[in-house]
Amino acid sequence: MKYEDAIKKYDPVIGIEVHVELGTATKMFDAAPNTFGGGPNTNITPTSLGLPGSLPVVNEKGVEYAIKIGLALGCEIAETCRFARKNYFYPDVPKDFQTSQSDEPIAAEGSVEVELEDGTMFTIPVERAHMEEDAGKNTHIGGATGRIHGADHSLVDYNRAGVTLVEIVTHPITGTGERAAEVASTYVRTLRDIFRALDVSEARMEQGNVRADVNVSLRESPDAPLGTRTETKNVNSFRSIERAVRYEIARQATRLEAGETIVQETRHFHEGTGETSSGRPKSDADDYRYFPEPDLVPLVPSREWVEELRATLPELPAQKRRRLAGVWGFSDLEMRDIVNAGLLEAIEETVNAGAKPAAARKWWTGEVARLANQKDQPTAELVTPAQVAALIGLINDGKLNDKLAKDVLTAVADGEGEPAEVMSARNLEIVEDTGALEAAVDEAIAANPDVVEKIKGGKMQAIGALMGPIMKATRGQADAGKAKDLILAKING
Ligand SMILES: Nc1ncnc2c1ncn2[C@@H]1O[C@H](COP(=O)(O)OP(=O)(O)OP(=O)(O)O)[C@@H](O)[C@H]1O
Ligand SMILES: [Mg+2]
Ligand SMILES: [Mg+2]
Repeated sequence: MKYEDAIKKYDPVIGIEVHVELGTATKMFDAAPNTFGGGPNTNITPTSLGLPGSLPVVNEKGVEYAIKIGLALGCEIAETCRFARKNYFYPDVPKDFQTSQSDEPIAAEGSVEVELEDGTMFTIPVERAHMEEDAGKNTHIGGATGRIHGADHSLVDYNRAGVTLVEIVTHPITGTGERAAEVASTYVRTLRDIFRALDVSEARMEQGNVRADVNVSLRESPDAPLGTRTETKNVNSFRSIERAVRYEIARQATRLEAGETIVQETRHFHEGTGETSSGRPKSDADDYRYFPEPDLVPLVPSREWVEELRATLPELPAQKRRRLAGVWGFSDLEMRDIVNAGLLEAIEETVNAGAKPAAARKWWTGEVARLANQKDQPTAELVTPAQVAALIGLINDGKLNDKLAKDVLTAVADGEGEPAEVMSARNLEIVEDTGALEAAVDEAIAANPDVVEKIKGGKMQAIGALMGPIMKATRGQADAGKAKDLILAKING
């Protein structure tokens, strides 16, 4: 069944689990450095490997970051919580269990407001945010790719084992209808922005700092009980999240139409084809034999600490957007365009550097965005907010008009220097020198007697015919208003 038909016939329900790697200096339960990359099995200690005699110690920064995330999502922070062993046998966990939290997470029951590109809002109910450690990385060589069975041999890198993670789990998200895929990706994007605002993670999707497990089920109607879900694991780009949801909706609908049932299982998403494929069956009763981690004492975050952290929470992206819209006087639509283009921070910094909001918006969403598109480079790599503010300053001082400013901007983006330097070096400044302007006007008048006659006869539009040669002679640097005044003064004596 095609996606378009599936989404008309069935009501999709989604559930998202987001794993975020925290930017702590060391791992969650040991002193190994928490850094990306490095040679295989170099960022490890006996505790990362769970060697006999090693003991875990909770990373205080990790707890602080988890509390901040919980608070930012409007969760209750537990008065007391515990770590648990999630037991499973796979070579990515050297201890045969992952230290996680089960029925006593540090944060529970919050929500996240998500705004789609067209302004439609959804409230995503958050069930929990809990602390855990990441697993290591397996690479299966030879045989069927991605399968441990059939591979000739497997390699394991424990650098990531023990890395500080927080997992945020939503309740089943209903009522999204045909917007399900967009809601899923926008929710993860919103979380990414929150992590960055909180400064708890670099939150780089492409480095796997943020990964989403995407659960999808279908039901006949919004009143029907929830259908059986599949869980597509470790999807790590916004676009892939959308594609995975759409694919699953179409795939599940096809099965249901054929009278088949949905198997509750994990699935893998394939970038190349946009398809998901079956992983392993996984029932809700899957027995991880959770039990309290005996090597760690219960964690009791003091209320003073929690309130201290609450008081230092930065302004979150959604609040900031609302506040700036008010201060700048932009419409909802203008604000959304700015946010969707990822230009909010740049414009804010440009305004902080002295530019008027309207001018900052005009240059970033206009010429800078055009150049970025042309060069296929992010706007942030082309010019800095300070440079755009300087450019706007030169326009306000009457040294540049818009056309000249565009030339200056292009040169700045090409790395030729700061706006004022480029303007002087390329001699782009508006001709202030009335002598040069006058000479150009005289020349144009002398060369076009017929036009002059028309102007004398009252045909003011004819002035335009003189502006071309004047602009040419001054290389576009003439102030058009001044040139016109001069022409009239000379002709009418
Ligand atoms: N019928 C359903 N349709 C869609 N989503 C569902 C459905 N039932 C549960 N979910 C969602 O699936 C997710 C389950 O995540 P959770 O972490 O609780 O369990 P899990 O996936 O079994 O465990 P693990 O952390 O080991 O992957 C939640 O976001 C939940 O809201
Ligand atoms: Mg989970
Ligand atoms: Mg899961």
